[in-house]
Amino acid sequence: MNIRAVREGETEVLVPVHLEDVSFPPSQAPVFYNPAMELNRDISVAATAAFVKELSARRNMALSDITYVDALSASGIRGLRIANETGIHATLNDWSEDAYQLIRQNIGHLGLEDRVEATRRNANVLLHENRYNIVDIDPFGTPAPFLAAAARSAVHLLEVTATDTAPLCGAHLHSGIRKYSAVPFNNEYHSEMGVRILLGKITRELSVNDRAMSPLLSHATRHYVRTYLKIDKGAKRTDSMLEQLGYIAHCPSCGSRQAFSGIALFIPKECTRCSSERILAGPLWLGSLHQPEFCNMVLNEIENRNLGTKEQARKLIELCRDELDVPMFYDQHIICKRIGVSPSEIEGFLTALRDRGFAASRTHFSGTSFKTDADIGKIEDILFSLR
Ligand SMILES: C[S@@+](CC[C@H](N)C(=O)[O-])C[C@H]1O[C@@H](n2cnc3c(N)ncnc32)[C@H](O)[C@@H]1O
Repeated sequence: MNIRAVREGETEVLVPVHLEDVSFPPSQAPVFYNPAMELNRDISVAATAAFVKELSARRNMALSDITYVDALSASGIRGLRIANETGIHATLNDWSEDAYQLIRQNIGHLGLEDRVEATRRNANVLLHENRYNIVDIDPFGTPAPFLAAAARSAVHLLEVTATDTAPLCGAHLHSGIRKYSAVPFNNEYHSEMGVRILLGKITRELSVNDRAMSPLLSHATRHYVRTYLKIDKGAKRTDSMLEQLGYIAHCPSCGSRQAFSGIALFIPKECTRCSSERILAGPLWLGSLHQPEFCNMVLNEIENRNLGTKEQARKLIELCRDELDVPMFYDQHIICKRIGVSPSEIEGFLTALRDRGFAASRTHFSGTSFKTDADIGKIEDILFSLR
């Protein structure tokens, strides 16, 4: 395998040489490496650094005693960066012989032998046999086959990427149902649907082990979803986490939506606004997606680090921090098209919502989307009034 050195953040990593043919996908290389995921990795470094600083202070632990596993490492670039740029202990695992050899070479290249180890195991076996303070799952496509083992293994933090956005968002409905044991639907807020279907699945995997999660940060960016979940244990915490699972009833005719949380449910199919038949999605996560204090800690890390995607990362995390934390976002353009008015400039429109006493924010999901506690009827009234 031909290799070359690339630099991301503060870390130089050896990766396979990419063929000149740009149609050659990273997943077809002898060892996977995708330069387009630098933003994801930059945010991972900042989020993990923020988390471990707080964990080491709270538990009086040395950073090098905090254990992290990159269970699906490929070249190891993600775990190598986390070990090198945060100071924690890392296990880099991949079942491919080529990947394992490249990881070993990379550990030597960076001189990290004292606190980074390479393993060549089936990720599920490794996770079932070991506990780690932090578990990171960054697979090809769906993380679903690894979630049961990851939910047992992660003691304090679980980090998950999913790149199978079509099944998650309901564009490939049956695949989504098979992978996530839930029914997504593909509509104007499909990216948030994907985040919440993934979190719903993780919630159910954790609850089997009497473990609970609270999302610290979750984002849907381009073709993937990434989430950082604080893990706690105990039956009571798990029960209250499960109360945040539920369903969304969506009316395709008038655009109204209603969330139903809890386990015992009766969901009327008829839309309360226009009497059309509603579509149901779920079970999915209805709780918060971010903790603003954690987002501030991540922003602080981004500010103080040498990151290739600093500006993009800052903008994304600020939007997450400031996002009204309720399901689901609205898309102004889609509503305007349905009711036949021209869209307004987004900040002016948000001010109009706030002036009428509603909470409102932009979202990280798209430039035309917003979140509010106003219902669709009130939103339409405001859009008509701005004509
Ligand atoms: C998408 S790549 C990982 C990318 C990497 N985390 C990064 O940031 O560049 C997925 C890797 O998982 C490995 N893999 C897939 N299934 C596995 C399993 N069951 N156990 C261990 N490794 C596995 C593949 O060999 C591949 O290298």
